[in-house]
Amino acid sequence: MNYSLLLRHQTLISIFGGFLCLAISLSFGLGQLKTWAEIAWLDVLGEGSVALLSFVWIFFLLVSRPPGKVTSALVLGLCFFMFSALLDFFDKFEHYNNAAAFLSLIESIPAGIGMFIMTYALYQWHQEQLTLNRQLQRREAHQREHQQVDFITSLYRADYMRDQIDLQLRTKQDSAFSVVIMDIDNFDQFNRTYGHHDGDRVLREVAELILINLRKTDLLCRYAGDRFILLLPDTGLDKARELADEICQAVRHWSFKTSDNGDAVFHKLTFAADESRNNDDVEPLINRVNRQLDLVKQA
Ligand SMILES: Nc1nc2c(ncn2[C@@H]2O[C@H](COP(=O)(O)OP(=O)(O)OP(=O)(O)O)[C@@H](O)[C@H]2O)c(=O)[nH]1
Repeated sequence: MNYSLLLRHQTLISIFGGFLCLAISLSFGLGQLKTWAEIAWLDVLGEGSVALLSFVWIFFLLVSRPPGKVTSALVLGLCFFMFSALLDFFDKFEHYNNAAAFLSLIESIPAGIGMFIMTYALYQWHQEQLTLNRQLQRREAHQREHQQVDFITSLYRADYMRDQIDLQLRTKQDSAFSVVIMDIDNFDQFNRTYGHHDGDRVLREVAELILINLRKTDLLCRYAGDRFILLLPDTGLDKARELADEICQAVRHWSFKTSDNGDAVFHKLTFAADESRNNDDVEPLINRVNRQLDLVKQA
């Protein structure tokens, strides 16, 4: 959860506060309090939970989503819904005279309006998700596991790749795929010269460069430290090497500007690749590629 987002939602928080104050003042301003014995506590529990949960939903929305049309519509819809829930909840504590009886009549109308707004918001959310999915292509395949995302590069970590390779081995037995592991040369030296902060930036920017050069169906994950792992479905070894070479060229020509004085530093990647074999398994396949990479690096 990102609590700093609350500072960016001041208008929505004011609207929420407005609905809350209006519900309290209408309910308690127009009625008379019931005696303790007159209160139906089971209803209080049921309707209080609905009101409380609408607060919780609004809170989660505000600390999870940046400002924008979808967030506003979701929060506004929930505010209307909460307004009905509060009127319903508060009237368990109040008697209304005839002049205020309209409150009971209209209390369900805001919920209906809220549902309409939320339906619109959910449709927009769906559209937004389609756009985000397009951005996630090459970072994500078949499955979403946000706990497995590496926070420096925003790529999935090695365990996610293991699952995806396993899936390929189980479901695509008749078509070979390739696995490539890439390593940044002399990254330790870079870290020591320019610091870990710039090192993190290099990892992030190299990840972006690799992504740009991948096809839609490929998947990139962070393997460990300065190693990246690529899954290239329906791709033989020659094609995989060709693709990896193109990525290395792209990285070689990219100049990283250091934070302290803007010096240009160029980076080189080393890679190894292998393709899946009959009756292959995840760990042996990854180990083969890692061993090859170590040999290339030693050479
Ligand atoms: N900035 C930063 N550095 C990291 C991170 N993870 C690992 N490293 C560093 O990556 C470096 C990896 O060092 P090595 O495995 O010796 O790799 P290298 O210096 O590239 O050596 P060669 O692979 O032989 O070229 C170490 O300095 C680690 O501290 C990270 O998340 N951020």
